[in-house]
Amino acid sequence: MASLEDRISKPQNGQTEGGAGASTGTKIAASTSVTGGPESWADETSAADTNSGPSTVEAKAEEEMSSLAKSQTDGATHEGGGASGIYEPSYEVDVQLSDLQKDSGNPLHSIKSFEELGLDDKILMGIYQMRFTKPSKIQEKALPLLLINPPQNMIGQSQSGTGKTAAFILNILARLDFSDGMVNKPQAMVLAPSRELARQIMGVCQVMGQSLPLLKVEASIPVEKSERGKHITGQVVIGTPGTTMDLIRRRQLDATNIKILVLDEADNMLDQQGLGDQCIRVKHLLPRNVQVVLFSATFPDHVVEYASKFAPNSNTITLRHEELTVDGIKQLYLNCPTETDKYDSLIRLYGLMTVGSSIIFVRTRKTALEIERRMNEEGHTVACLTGEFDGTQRDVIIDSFRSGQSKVLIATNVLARGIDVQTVSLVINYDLPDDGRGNADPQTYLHRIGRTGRFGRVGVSISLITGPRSHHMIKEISDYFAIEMTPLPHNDWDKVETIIKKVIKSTRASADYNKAGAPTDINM
Ligand SMILES: Nc1ncnc2c1ncn2[C@@H]1O[C@H](COP(=O)(O)OP(=O)(O)OP(=O)(O)O)[C@@H](O)[C@H]1O
Repeated sequence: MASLEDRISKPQNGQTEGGAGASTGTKIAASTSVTGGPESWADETSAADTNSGPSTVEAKAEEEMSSLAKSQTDGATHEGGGASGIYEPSYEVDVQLSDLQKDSGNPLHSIKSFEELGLDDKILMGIYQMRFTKPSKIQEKALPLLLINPPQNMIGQSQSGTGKTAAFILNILARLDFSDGMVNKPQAMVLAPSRELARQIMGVCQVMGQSLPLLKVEASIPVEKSERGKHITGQVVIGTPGTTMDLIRRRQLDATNIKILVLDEADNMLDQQGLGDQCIRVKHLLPRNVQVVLFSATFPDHVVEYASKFAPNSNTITLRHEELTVDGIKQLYLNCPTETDKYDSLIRLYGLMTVGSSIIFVRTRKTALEIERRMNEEGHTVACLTGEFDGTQRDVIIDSFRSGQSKVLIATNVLARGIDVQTVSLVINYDLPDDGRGNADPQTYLHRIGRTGRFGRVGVSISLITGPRSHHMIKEISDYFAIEMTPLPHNDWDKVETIIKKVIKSTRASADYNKAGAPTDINM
């Protein structure tokens, strides 16, 4: 295989070549389990489980489950088997430098330990307090490039749950100036698409920076009336773009010393009509030489060009479509002939949902509330989080889910991205994500299922399929990522239970291991 250096191509005219869609990196080992065949999709009435015959499907699914479970258990107990001793996600990234000439110190070494980065001891302490012992692949590649001086822009892509947050937070912590004149000045800004994600990133920053006595991290998310009008004096500001823009305009946030702008879930931030607009406006309110850092698991082709305009001359780290799915997430689907069957199947799955924690994704707020009402009425404890609730309610709901007090959460796409709750072992797509024009939305699918299988853990996603449209959509998704999903037998619930439990149990085994050495959730 070509060495990383061999695969670097020098961009022309100071611009980076390609982007997510043009990546040429070589995949080392990405294996997504395959069952069924293209004929499974031939028509809606010949559902895959009927085609293959339940016994074959079950046997294959079971076989895959045990090998998946085994790989996780092995990985989790393997000394030095991966980052921080956890199963190392197997994927390779493609790195392209913005300008090799500038690169006299050859920054393209890939660090193998956090100690090599030359970080302040207090920051290293934070890493140890997070119980990170070894950088993940994206951290290995991105950190040396992020930390180079003078600072350079970055567009970084890696699979869900692989540690992008720590990469951009470490860069921020390393660049803060705590001298007398600067200590109360905002210097770094992180924008995220939801308040839940912004609060989560704040938590990571606070934990990683806990040994920096003067560090102050502040939120720029909608607050209660009584709190409005406050001035931001934290060196790090983390929030949603609309509120951040308002704070700058109202002069409650002095942006003149901001030297780093991070967009987490950058494709979503730049793509969406509202957010994209707001992010551009925020950027215009910042100094011109700000270091722009864009991170996401997905950069669909239509935002790649725009992303490189937003972060010109970036070093880029990219993955190909086929490398985006996380090996540890077992992707299943269940054929439900009617809408009634779909709801009934959800109820049947409830017992499995509470083995760990679960998220049920639906398309609309109305469906979320309706399912919550019905399930609660039938004696199943579920919570619901949508953009309809006010900030305080949302905080209570997500905090209760994080702490394990509530174990099943029904959500719209507001929670599809970034949320890191390691106990989530099951994600259910009650409705498949669509693009509003009747087509599947593979990026949102990937982010949704990425709420499980965090950092080498295993998890299960189940998509409930009803009717030709959703059959077509799941095919679009599996084609996009070049995977085939495993059908569950819809007529044998004992089997379904056995299949899913096998994976979920192995997740719990790794969670037990975590108590001894791997990181735990950040609770805020
Ligand atoms: N080097 C490391 N060693 C051990 N655990 C790590 C390391 N880096 C990150 N983690 C843990 O991995 C989990 C996932 O990290 P993070 O939320 O940053 O993923 P992400 O790549 O941003 O995912 P997403 O694309 O879904 O937003 C977190 O719980 C984090 O604490």
